[in-house]
Amino acid sequence: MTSLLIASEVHKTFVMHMRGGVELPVVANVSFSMNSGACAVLGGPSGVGKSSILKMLYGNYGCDGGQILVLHNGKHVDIASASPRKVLEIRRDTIGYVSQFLRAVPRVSALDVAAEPLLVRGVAREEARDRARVLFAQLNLHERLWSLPPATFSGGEQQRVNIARGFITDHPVLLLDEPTASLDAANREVVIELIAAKKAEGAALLGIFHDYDVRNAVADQVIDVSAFAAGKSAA
Ligand SMILES: Nc1ncnc2c1ncn2[C@@H]1O[C@H](COP(=O)(O)OP(=O)(O)OP(=O)(O)O)[C@@H](O)[C@H]1O
Repeated sequence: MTSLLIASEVHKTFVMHMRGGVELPVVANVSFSMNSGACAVLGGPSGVGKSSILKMLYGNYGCDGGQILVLHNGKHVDIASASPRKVLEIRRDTIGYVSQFLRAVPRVSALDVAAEPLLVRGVAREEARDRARVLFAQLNLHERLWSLPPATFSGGEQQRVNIARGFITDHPVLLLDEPTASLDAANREVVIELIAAKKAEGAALLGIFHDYDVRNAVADQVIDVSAFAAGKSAA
């Protein structure tokens, strides 16, 4: 079993600059690894720090301590201390992310939104759009929507565009922030199948799933974030 990402002793404290510098310690000593061919799930109650961990792994939030080593183009790179340019390179080639909400780009069609991560990796436009079409069909996104910008789509339709965008590449590491929150039962099943396919390809996945059925269907390991809760004595 190969570890594609290893978090060790990661800390996060938010500092509320608009509130006189109040400090909000969230997690401390976060340590786990993500293994090839497996899906780990972040568990624990609301507000415990699950999304914050995902955002630190993707480089959206800085870390206040510790290391996040990712196997990137054959070398271990520490995301916690990587330059912004390196973080962008890691996102292009190594770590994919399915956020909870689609960041809709005005006037760009759903097909092009989903195809874009392949374009930036050098895949030809029509080939990238063909792969987006396959995913849209799998995710039951009505064909009349494919050429429209997703800004006016329903929550579930936008989420399916977002899932297609996240699953279209072959990133070895994939982070999933509640990808099934707005989906009906049939489409949740499709996402479970997509996750199983990624695992079979050897990807390492880490997700947040509030839906227990989905979580039970995909999880090889549940990481209880409560174990890393910081600053409880100050509450
Ligand atoms: N950018 C931020 N600035 C200040 N505090 C933040 C920020 N992001 C998160 N927090 C705080 O950090 C704590 C953890 O939030 P986080 O979203 O990581 O929890 P979660 O476990 O994902 O919660 P949920 O299950 O409700 O989505 C919360 O108390 C939240 O208010």
